[in-house]
Amino acid sequence: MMELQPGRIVNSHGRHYVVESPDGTRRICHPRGKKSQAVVGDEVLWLPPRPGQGDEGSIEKIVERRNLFYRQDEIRTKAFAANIDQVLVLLAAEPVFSESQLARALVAAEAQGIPVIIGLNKEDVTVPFAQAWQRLAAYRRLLPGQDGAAAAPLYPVLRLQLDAPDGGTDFPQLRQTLAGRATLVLGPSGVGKSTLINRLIPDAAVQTAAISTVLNSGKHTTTTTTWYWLAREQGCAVLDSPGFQEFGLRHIAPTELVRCMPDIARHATGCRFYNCTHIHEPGCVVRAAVEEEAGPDGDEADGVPHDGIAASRYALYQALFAELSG
Ligand SMILES: Nc1nc2c(ncn2[C@@H]2O[C@H](COP(=O)(O)OP(=O)(O)OP(=O)(O)O)[C@@H](O)[C@H]2O)c(=O)[nH]1
Ligand SMILES: [Zn+2]
Repeated sequence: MMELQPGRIVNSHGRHYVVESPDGTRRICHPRGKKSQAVVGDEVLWLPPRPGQGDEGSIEKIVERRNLFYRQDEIRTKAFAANIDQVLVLLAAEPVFSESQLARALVAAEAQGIPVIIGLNKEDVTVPFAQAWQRLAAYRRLLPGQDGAAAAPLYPVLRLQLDAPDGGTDFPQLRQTLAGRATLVLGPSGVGKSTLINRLIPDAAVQTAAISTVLNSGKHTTTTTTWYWLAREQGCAVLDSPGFQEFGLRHIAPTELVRCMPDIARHATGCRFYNCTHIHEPGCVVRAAVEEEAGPDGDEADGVPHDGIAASRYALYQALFAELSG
């Protein structure tokens, strides 16, 4: 009897999975049976091939996941990765990002309890950068701490210049956040994802080369997520993910949405009706907290915590609630 071996899925292509053993060796495996529901980041138990059966193994079992970061439209579920510690949403001064796509990615992460950091790249393109920074005001602003905690921004937003020698103003902070964690990098095309990966992992090409040759005849394209080690001994990994056009949230119930928008959720406890949807009900504390105007910035720079709900965030809530109810 051959023994089940532990491993982790670090890349995939169709029904071919690259499984890495604890000693770092990598091997192509196929899932047992018809279904192939393993995703990058999964811990698996696999069997080596029987003598004379080639050199590809078979995945026998997927270990229970800590989390699964995915999007879902009407038709299909697209998994980005499993068992991650955090998501880095990378945006840039150019191309101009969609706040709706950003908000959706954040909701999907919150739904799985996965912490998020936002990176804003291309600090050197100053005017568009300033505009993008302003568009992120609702994400940067300090919220008063709850239960005695210190005030903190809704999400950390880091200023980056990934093609510069020092990586930009907050690059040291990014490095710190990455340490010891598995971070999924998510972002639209052209924001600098490859620049980041190549900067962090000079041997990125080497880590994927042997595998890509087998998987897709030598050409490494980001059609699925790839797991890269920054420091294997410290458990520090960065996962490069494929770009996406639309971030579907069909897996989230409309009533679950508020829980996934923490700046809104913090107000959603005192409404008159226990099952308030915060859309039209009288006595809704959420709607009462929405700011009429843009309001004071209250970002981390001025150090003033600011509790109201940004009008743009409530508008996103309304739009998503309607979409998920439809
Ligand atoms: N001005 C400026 N350009 C940058 C910076 N970082 C990356 N770029 C440029 O932005 C462009 C896109 O960078 P990539 O790293 O290829 O972006 P990507 O997100 O991997 O994009 P795809 O390959 O399309 O998925 C390249 O021309 C980079 O040289 C930066 O800090 N400032
Ligand atoms: Zn309400």
